[in-house]
Amino acid sequence: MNSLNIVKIGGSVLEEESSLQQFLDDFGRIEGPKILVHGGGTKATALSKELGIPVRMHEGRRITDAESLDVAVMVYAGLINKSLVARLQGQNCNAVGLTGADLNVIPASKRKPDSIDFGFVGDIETQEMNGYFISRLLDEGVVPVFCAITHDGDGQLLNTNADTIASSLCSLLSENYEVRLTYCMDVEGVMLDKYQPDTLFETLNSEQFHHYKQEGVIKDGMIPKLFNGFKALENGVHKVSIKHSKNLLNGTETALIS
Ligand SMILES: Nc1ncnc2c1ncn2[C@@H]1O[C@H](COP(=O)(O)OP(=O)(O)O)[C@@H](O)[C@H]1O
Ligand SMILES: CC(=O)N[C@@H](CCC(=O)OP(=O)(O)O)C(=O)O
Repeated sequence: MNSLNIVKIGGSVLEEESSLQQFLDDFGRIEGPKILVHGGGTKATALSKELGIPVRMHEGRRITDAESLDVAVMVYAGLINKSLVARLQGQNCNAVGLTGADLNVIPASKRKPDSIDFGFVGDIETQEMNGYFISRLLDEGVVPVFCAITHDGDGQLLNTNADTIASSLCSLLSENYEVRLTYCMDVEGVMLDKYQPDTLFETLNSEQFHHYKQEGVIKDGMIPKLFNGFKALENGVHKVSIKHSKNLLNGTETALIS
């Protein structure tokens, strides 16, 4: 089986020019088929505030009303996605920028209101996804760049956490590839104390995740990242790592284990 690298880059790194440049240089050095998935939550939050649109998050996920969805589409599918594609093209990496609506790769369903109504947030069923065109693009040496936007198949765009997009693409493509998923962000990995890199967990299993979440040690955006990372492992993804973007090509990381 061919190997495939799927790398997700978070909003905080996208906002810091020197970190982003180093990340793109390193990403360009990865050989073989690869996919980039990006977030952009930091920029969407900043723009919403500038426009006077209230920002509401719950456990690292954005409560997305109609105005917040417009901001999300403009920021993720527009500014960030197209800038990343242009920069990758600038380093001879033949990238194509996609939402989940393009080629119908990622249909999603609007999350049903429960104790919280998340609004225009999309949940993905891997069985509904379409990997055919992505495999064709990868075979041609093209590098797909996915943003955090999906659609409901009925004309409505939806906001889906970028960690979920990355994990779902990994699960889908693990039928045909040996997939490695790397979540890159602005801290070294999962830590007992997020301000102390020497408290890094070199490995983390799902029981530890639930325990430390309960204890309040693992919180905010780390929750969807780990939830999705363990889901990818369960779905046959070969390796899942969480690391600082500067360590993309080396082994300082938290590796998820089953
Ligand atoms: N136990 C933990 N170890 C490390 N980071 C943690 C932990 N708990 C919460 N976090 C937070 O999770 C953040 C990473 O998640 P997130 O903000 O979603 O990143 P990104 O948007 O870059 O993907 C870190 O910046 C950190 O503030
Ligand atoms: C539903 C939901 O939470 N969507 C995310 C999508 C962007 C994202 O995931 O960005 P980061 O990776 O930078 O956090 C949001 O709007 O914040």
